[in-house]
Amino acid sequence: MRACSQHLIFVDELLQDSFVAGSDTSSSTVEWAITELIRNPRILAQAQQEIDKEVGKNLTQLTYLEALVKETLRVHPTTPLSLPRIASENCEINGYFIPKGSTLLVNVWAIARDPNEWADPLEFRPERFLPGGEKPKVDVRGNNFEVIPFGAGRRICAGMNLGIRMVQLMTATLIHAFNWDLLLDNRQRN
Ligand code: HEM
Repeated sequence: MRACSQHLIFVDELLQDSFVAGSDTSSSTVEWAITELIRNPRILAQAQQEIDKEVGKNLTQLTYLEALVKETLRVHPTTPLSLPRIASENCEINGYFIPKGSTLLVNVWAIARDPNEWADPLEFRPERFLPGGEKPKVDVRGNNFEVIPFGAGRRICAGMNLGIRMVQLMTATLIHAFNWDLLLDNRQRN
């Protein structure tokens, strides 16, 4: 009986963690994707064109949409300082001594805007992830350290695949069904 109730508490906490970690992160990424599309009508038109052509087929064929979601996660990571982690032992990173027990924050926001890694890092430009762009083979799944919106390593986001799929699906639905525009003529970057 005791093991059973402990198990239930564990499942309850896991579900609660998953809802907290899984809902605001995904929805705020979609909000940013739509914000950038409103500011960049050319990119919106291109993404709509692709969905019009491919709709009804597999989402994996929507390469421009995929690049658009990657770019949104690069410029607007939902957890800019990732999640706090604690050093389990003394270590040294790039000449800095990190004592055991220190709380560590990884600034994924700054990493993804590093001008040594990204051309015009503040520009919203999905093409950088396409063939012919500067980072055609870079993904956001913890394999390329210059953009790690889901973290990396053993404690990488547990809901990453679901999160990416949800953001792609919601963004595609919103731009397939509606045109988006600013009320005032306030397109800063066009
Ligand atoms: C766009 C969507 C999402 C983003 C950007 C995101 C981002 C992150 C980040 C940065 C971490 C910390 C990783 C690290 O410390 O290295 C994390 C952890 C986590 N995420 Fe997500 N997440 C998203 C969606 C989700 C979803 C949909 C779920 C579950 C349904 C989820 C569940 C979790 C859990 C349980 C952890 C803790 C993993 C651990 O400590 O082992 N996330 N997420």
